[in-house]
Amino acid sequence: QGIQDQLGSLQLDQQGNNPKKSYAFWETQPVAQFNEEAGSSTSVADGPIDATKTVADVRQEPYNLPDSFVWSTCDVNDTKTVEEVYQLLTMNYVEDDEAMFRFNYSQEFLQWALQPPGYQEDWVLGVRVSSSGKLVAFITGVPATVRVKGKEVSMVEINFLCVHKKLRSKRLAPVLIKEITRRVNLRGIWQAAYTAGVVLPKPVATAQYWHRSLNPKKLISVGFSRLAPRMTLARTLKLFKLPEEPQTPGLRPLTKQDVPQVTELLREYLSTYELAPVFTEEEVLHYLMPVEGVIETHVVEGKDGKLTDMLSFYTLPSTVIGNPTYKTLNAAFMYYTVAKETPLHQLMTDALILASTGGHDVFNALDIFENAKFLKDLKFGIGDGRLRYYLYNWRVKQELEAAQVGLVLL
Ligand SMILES: CCCCCCCCCCCCCC(=O)SCCNC(=O)CCNC(=O)[C@H](O)C(C)(C)COP(=O)(O)OP(=O)(O)OC[C@H]1O[C@@H](n2cnc3c(N)ncnc32)[C@H](O)[C@@H]1OP(=O)(O)O
Ligand SMILES: CNCCCN(C)c1ncc(F)c(N2CC(C(=O)NCc3cnc4ccccn34)C2)n1
Repeated sequence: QGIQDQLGSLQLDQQGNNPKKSYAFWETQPVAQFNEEAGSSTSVADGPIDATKTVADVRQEPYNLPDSFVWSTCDVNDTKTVEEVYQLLTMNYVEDDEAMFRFNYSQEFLQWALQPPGYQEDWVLGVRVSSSGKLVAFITGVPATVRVKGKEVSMVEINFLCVHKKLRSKRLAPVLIKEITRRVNLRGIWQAAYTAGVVLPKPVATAQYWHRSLNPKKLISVGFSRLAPRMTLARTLKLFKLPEEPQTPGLRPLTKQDVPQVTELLREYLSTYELAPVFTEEEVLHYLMPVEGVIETHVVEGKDGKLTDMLSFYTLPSTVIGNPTYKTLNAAFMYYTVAKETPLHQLMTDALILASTGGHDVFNALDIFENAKFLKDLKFGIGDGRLRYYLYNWRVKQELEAAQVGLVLL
């Protein structure tokens, strides 16, 4: 109860935001602030926050790092480099609040996520110790066209911000953020999209994680789930049991030849969301072609080779911190799904079956898209994590509902 009282006195708002907190760095950035008068933002139209700049206005030299550190762009195609990036993240990236789990993005996943069409190597940005060459911090940007409330904006998606645990709370993160902003600006891009579990100025949307047990025995053993009151393990296994095979006729893995039809299917569906990517065929090919242990995409082929639906999920395991029996939690994360002719519940049940037979222990989904329609029926449980969506240098008058979001960052 003590915690609740403290939180109560913290005056958190409905989305868990704390408008009273000061943000020494973020208050200097072109992002909407918590203390803005409601009036001012409602009158101002959606659009850039900063005055329009040109590449000529951008600082030419890199930002200064503390002594003994140097900038280092990372070529994730280089085996040694992607191994160094993997090691930094697997030991120092996002953990849950109780430090029971830490994301364990694989090297293949990183190579996939960081090399979409149009990627720039100098946006895969590391910080190394000058003497030893040890990689101790990281941040990445990849190009994307994002439509925000009807306006298509050329952006970067920022991700994998990480500072080694031994170098925390030294204000390194703001330097990483300013430097990648500078590098992106030098290429004439002035906006970014990013997500985080933490509250920053100022979410454009707040989504909630939901989890569907696939291997309840293991989830209970690693402390991810608890046996529900008055439930036995046998009853729990029965509750979450799934068929061995998907049920939708014509469901099959995506192939290269499907890309034109899938691009059309996705573009049409994503156009119904206020915040969503605008995918080219090359991007669909990159992001949705199956990669073993990374991304899985299936399509529903109807009559005359017509593709009517698609589903996809990515594999993001977590290290189980300090558990002698289980080292890894195998999680599948819902990616892009279009249920045009197949009922959504049926298509998502097939996604659960594919993830389960593919060795995943849990299937995670946010309450974005139309997901709220199936989460409870398909036995998802609400999670502890919220994911906040942010835009850099783009004001959105009215915070979006999760159901208006059609964008998934990795
Ligand atoms: C046009 C192009 C623009 C491109 C850029 C667009 C913006 C992109 C923004 C980045 C999108 C990233 C998307 C993802 O990858 S989200 C995943 C972030 N990574 C992790 O959570 C991994 C584990 N944690 C760490 O590695 C460190 O704690 C990090 C590196 C997160 C902070 O390091 P550290 O703990 O040593 O702190 P500090 O002393 O250096 O700095 C403290 C300042 O940093 C602000 N802070 C803390 N966490 C975050 C966060 N997740 N996004 C943005 N800002 C954050 C914090 O409010 C404070 O500022 P202020 O409160 O004083 O104002
Ligand atoms: C910028 N990229 C955003 C995506 C990074 N992603 C996947 C992420 N960002 C914040 C979260 F809150 C979160 N959650 C998934 C839910 C979950 O699975 N919670 C239990 C759990 C298992 N393993 C871990 C590892 C770290 C944190 C929680 N963990 C909560 N996911």
